[in-house]
Formats: sequence, structure tokens, C-alpha cells
Amino acid sequence: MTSRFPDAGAVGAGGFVRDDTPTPEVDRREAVMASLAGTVRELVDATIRTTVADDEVHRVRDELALLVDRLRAAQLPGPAGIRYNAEFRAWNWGNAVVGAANAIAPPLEVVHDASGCHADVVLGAAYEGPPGLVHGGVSAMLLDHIMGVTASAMRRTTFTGTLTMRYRRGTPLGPLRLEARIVREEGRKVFVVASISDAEGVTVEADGVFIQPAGTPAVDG
Ligand SMILES: CCCCC/C=C\C/C=C\C/C=C\C/C=C\CCCC(=O)SCCNC(=O)CCNC(=O)[C@H](O)C(C)(C)COP(=O)(O)OP(=O)(O)OC[C@H]1O[C@@H](n2cnc3c(N)ncnc32)[C@H](O)[C@@H]1OP(=O)(O)O
Repeated sequence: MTSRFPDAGAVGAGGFVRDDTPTPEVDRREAVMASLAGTVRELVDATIRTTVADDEVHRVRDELALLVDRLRAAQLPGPAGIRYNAEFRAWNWGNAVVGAANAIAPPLEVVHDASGCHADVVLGAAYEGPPGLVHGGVSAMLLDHIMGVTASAMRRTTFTGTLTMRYRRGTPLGPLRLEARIVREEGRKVFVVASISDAEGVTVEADGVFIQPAGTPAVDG
């Protein structure tokens, strides 16, 4: 049987790690971690926007330091990586864009559709660059991810080779839609286009070359 995922270490730093945690247990833990990350995300937003007095800020900081110690009581030795089990249930809880346990991730929920992938997301104060607008690097990060997922097409691993952004107008914080699709393939190179839109239309366009690293397998079909 063709392995759906490369062996651990086969695809760059960290690689993919086979982990035989049963899917229901993965699902249960993922929900628990997503719940924690959701509250931490609230904390990030509340921290940015708080106007409470300095003394109160210091008290909150001290209480949070105790909570950090409790989570540090048992930790992975490094980043979370990408893990998968025998049913090809994969989980990457630390991922910067979709990680269920990562409060820095919006998180993006990528949907595979007939033409590629799309995602609806609401970006708040933590993603600001110019006043009221999404940071250009955040736009690039989110597009990079959805384009990589699109290029990978659930059957191979691809890395970003080249990514080009065109910022047509400021992207307002708030509800946004991302879309990505493959335009052509040449050997191990997959050419992808993508966009971010608000209610008025496209704000950012991107095109990129995603490359399946030499020697990594792909599933037929
Ligand atoms: C087994 C199946 C697996 C199933 C998986 C299932 C589900 C998928 C699950 C998860 C999906 C995982 C990830 C997807 C999600 C998000 C991804 C986010 C994307 C990222 O955030 S990812 C991090 C940033 N990314 C890097 O960290 C890349 C660092 N870099 C490298 O790892 C190498 O550099 C690499 C691999 C790019 C190339 O290495 P290489 O050795 O394979 O390339 P090589 O020289 O053989 O060239 C071959 C042909 O590509 C052309 N070429 C080469 N380099 C190019 C470039 N940069 N731009 C344009 N074209 C380029 C050549 O010109 C030649 O073209 P030609 O054949 O026409 O001559």
C-alpha cells in the first residue's frame, strides 16, 4: 500500500510523525485544545484593547504567569509538528495558520471545493498593520497556507517555492474570504493563484509556485 504521508523526517525540519493515537481520542483532545486556544485568543484581543488601570494590568499579568506555570508542568520537547495515525487523521495543532492549539492562528478553516479551496475568516485587532487594516505579512501568511493546501490537494506535500503578492487596496479587519486554485502543473511544480476579498471585492491577489520536494511520494488520483 502506498503510504499517504511521508515517513518521519522525509519532508524537511520536523517531518511528519506517525502517531497511533486513535481518531476519537485525537478529536477529543483537539476540541479541548481548541477551547483553550480560543480563550487565549480572547486574552490576546483583550490585552491589545484593554484600558484598565496599570495596577490591574499588573495583577492580571501575575495571575497569568501562574497559569503559564501550570501549562508548563507537562510540555512537548519542541514544536508540535504534523502527526498522523493509521486512518490518515492528521493534526498540526501548532500550525501558525490553522493550528487548533495555536492562539496566534486565526484559525483558518480551509474548505476543499470543486475548484480548489476557500476559507472564511474574521480578523481582529491582533492582525492589524496599517490602522484598521490587515498587516500585509498576515495576508501573505494566510494566502501562503491556503495555496499550499490547494497545491497539496490532499495527496502530496508541497512547499512554497515563490510567492508573489499584489495588494490592490487595504484589507479591512473583519470578515474576509480567501480563495485558491491550481492553474497548472509542470512536473513537481504546482502553480496556484489566490485572493482575499471583503464585501466590496478583491483586496489582495497572489500567485505562487509550490514544489513537491524531490523524493517525496504522492498518492495517485
Ligand atoms: C505522500 C502524500 C502526502 C499527503 C499529504 C496529505 C495532506 C497534506 C497535509 C499537509 C499539507 C502540508 C502542508 C501544506 C500546507 C501549508 C503549506 C504552507 C506552505 C509553506 O509555508 S512551506 C514553507 C516555506 N517554504 C520552504 O521552506 C521551502 C524551502 N525550499 C525548499 O525546501 C526547496 O528549495 C524546494 C522544495 C522549494 C525546491 O527544492 P527541490 O530540490 O525539490 O528543487 P529542485 O532544485 O529539484 O527544482 C525543481 C523544480 O522547481 C524549480 N524551483 C526550485 N526552487 C524554486 C523556487 N524557490 N521557486 C520557483 N521554482 C523553483 C526548479 O527550477 C525546478 O524546475 P524545473 O524542473 O522546471 O527545472
